[in-house]
Amino acid sequence: MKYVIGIDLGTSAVKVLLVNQEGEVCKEVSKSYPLISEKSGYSEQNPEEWVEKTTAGLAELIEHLDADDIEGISFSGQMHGLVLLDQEDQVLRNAILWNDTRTTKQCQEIYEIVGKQQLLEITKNPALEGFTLPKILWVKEHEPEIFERSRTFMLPKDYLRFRITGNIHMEYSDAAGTLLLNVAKREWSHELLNSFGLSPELCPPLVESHEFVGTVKAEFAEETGLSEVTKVFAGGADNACGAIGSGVLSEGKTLCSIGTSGVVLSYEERNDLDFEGKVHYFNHGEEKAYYTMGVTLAAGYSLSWFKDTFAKQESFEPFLEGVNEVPPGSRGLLFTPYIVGERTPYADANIRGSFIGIDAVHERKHFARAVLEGITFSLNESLEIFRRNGKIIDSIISIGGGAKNEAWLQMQADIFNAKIERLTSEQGPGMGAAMLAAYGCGWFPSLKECAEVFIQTAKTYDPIKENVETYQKIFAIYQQVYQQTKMLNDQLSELRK
Ligand SMILES: Nc1ncnc2c1ncn2[C@@H]1O[C@H](COP(=O)(O)OP(=O)(O)O)[C@@H](O)[C@H]1O
Ligand SMILES: O=C(CO)[C@@H](O)[C@H](O)COP(=O)(O)O
Repeated sequence: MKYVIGIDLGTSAVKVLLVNQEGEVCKEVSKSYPLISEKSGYSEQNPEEWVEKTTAGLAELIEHLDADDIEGISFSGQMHGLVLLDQEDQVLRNAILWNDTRTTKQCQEIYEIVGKQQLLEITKNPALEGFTLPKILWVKEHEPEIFERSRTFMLPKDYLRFRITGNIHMEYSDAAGTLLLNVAKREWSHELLNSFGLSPELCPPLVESHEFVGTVKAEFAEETGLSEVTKVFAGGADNACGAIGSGVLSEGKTLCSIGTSGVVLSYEERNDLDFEGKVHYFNHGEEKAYYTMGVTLAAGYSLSWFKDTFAKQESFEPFLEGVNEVPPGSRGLLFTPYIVGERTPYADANIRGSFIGIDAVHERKHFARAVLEGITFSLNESLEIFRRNGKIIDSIISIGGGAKNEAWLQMQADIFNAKIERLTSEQGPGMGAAMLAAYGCGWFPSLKECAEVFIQTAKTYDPIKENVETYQKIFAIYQQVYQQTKMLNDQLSELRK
């Protein structure tokens, strides 16, 4: 039997999947690593941790296999994180991650220098704290000696791939989240690079997600047990790979992914639609395709924060056991998941979360249900934007850690008022990476044909009319919380420092 490996370099862990030619996940290994947060709003990781944990994960994954049976490897990666390399390709500082919000000032500067309209025309996206360009500008301003020594910037999974192959590349789906790519023309924007005094040499050569970019270096092969002839393919941004791994490869398909962040994503054939920057508009991992997406910054993270703060020793299953006993609406308790700020629809790094309506009757299970509902309401705001723009969304594929819980899947059906599909593997991004390797190896003539073999629906959840009606009323209240708590949070922000 021949295999491919999908490496999903996530925010909380790297997950490596061994997939056979029928698309079955034969083995998976996960290795976690910490976030480094020196101050409120800061979020960094040491790139060496990614390399070490991936090395250990791969060694464990293939320990009883013949390495020659592994034909290809590809990647899915947390987006936007800035890795800076010097002239000798050494990492200059910790990576600044997608959920780091220190760059509000740099985002304002981007608008002052190029204007919002021009930025949208070139990159199709607004200036958001999480994107890579503001992080480069932050380093330029606050760490000029590091900026001066920077010769190349990379994104997390591109750096990991560089350590495996020795070759430097970036692919379109991740480059789209840097705010330096002309998304429709699929080239680095020299106009933007010039405007910010950045050398074009900082930007790696661009490749397609399924493109062959090298083989495994001798040193890495020795450490992991991989073969030096195994082919390596570029890979994609985690959300592009999540879409591939869920079969979101044609117009009309919609995905909800609840990982650390949460996204609602829709396939786009065209690159000339105008969402006025209200949702992200990126290159897909499939050639010449695109997707639009709304992002909840702390989706799964809100739940893991809540669990770790109040019941660290419990795992998710027992922790969430009581939520089904609580009626929709959590008996008047409402949560907003803005615990690290928000992106869609409120691009606001300063807003923070709230529990509204705490009553003496509420027990822990009410709080747990309210957290799940609040995360899902936030994702529903992105769906509303799509629906207001004329998209018909009556069926959604749900993946990520959030698709592991039955009660949450039913809640998604009721709040989104759409049929929810759970797949046999909820590992969308890792599966998408494996599919890019399978397609790159020539196992299938297209990603769509690969999806027909690799992806199966395990269960569907239909909206329950009564719950839909209840949630519509509560959602209208939820939508008022942002405006009504914005000023309070601005006043409290000083105390967070
Ligand atoms: N059994 C579970 N039930 C509900 N939610 C879960 C469960 N396990 C994990 N999660 C949620 O999924 C999130 C992690 O999802 P994952 O897709 O693994 O994240 P990432 O790729 O960002 O590292 C956690 O933060 C948690 O909120
Ligand atoms: O910033 C974004 C997308 O714009 C995030 O989706 C990151 O790509 C990280 O995702 P997860 O670790 O939550 O999967």
